[in-house]
Amino acid sequence: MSSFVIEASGLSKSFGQTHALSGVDLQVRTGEAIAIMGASGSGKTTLLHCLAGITRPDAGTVAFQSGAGRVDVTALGERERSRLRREAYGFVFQQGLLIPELTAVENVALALMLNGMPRARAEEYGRGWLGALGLAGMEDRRIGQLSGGQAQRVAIARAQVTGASVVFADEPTGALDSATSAEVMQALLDSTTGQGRTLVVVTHDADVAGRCTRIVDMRDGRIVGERVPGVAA
Ligand SMILES: Nc1ncnc2c1ncn2[C@@H]1O[C@H](COP(=O)(O)OP(=O)(O)OP(=O)(O)O)[C@@H](O)[C@H]1O
Repeated sequence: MSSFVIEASGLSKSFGQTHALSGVDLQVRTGEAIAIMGASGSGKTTLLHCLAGITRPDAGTVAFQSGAGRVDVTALGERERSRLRREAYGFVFQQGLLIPELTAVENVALALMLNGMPRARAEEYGRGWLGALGLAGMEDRRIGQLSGGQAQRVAIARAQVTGASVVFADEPTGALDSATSAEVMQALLDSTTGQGRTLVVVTHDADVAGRCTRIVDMRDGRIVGERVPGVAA
């Protein structure tokens, strides 16, 4: 069996005249934390969205490998991709995508309820995850009553409570100061690669990337290099 959880080959994507991705190949290994870096506009978010089945590439394929077999994500319809994202993937974005009117635990439980779990059980699970991420005692606060770092931990809990095998994060620490950013990144790593799961993170932050197991560098829609943090190129 392949040790890759996601295999992308020949990905291209254009928006009008802009070639956001031009022939990208990337294999994401099970259990690794991979950072995607590059200048603004180099195609990082487009690549993340193609890998995660949010955006369909114009050319190329993305395959997802799990215990249930290999799925060609690019061949799936919108409905099936949406189901795959809900059941197998978790997402952490800069703005957290949290619902401000709901409490921390309600935000986390919602991800489970969307997959059919009854509310009481979903909230019990949610409380467990929030506790594990250092938010015990804050479960019943609304998102607006939390600091930026605390809210991002709620987003991390929400991304993972469903047992996602891959978590995709786009600038997850972009709005945080450097100390909080380091803490949030550590929480993200502990709860993903620390448990044998996989993390794909887009970041401008060298400290965030430096905590990953591998960094890929993008320029003009292509992968132009690959590094292991701490090892000179
Ligand atoms: N929905 C869209 N419509 C039109 N152009 C887009 C769209 N999404 C991305 N682009 C363009 O594609 C290119 C790559 O964008 P992308 O967001 O992937 O880059 P990025 O490396 O993530 O940038 P940043 O670091 O600024 O977020 C850019 O030129 C961008 O303007």
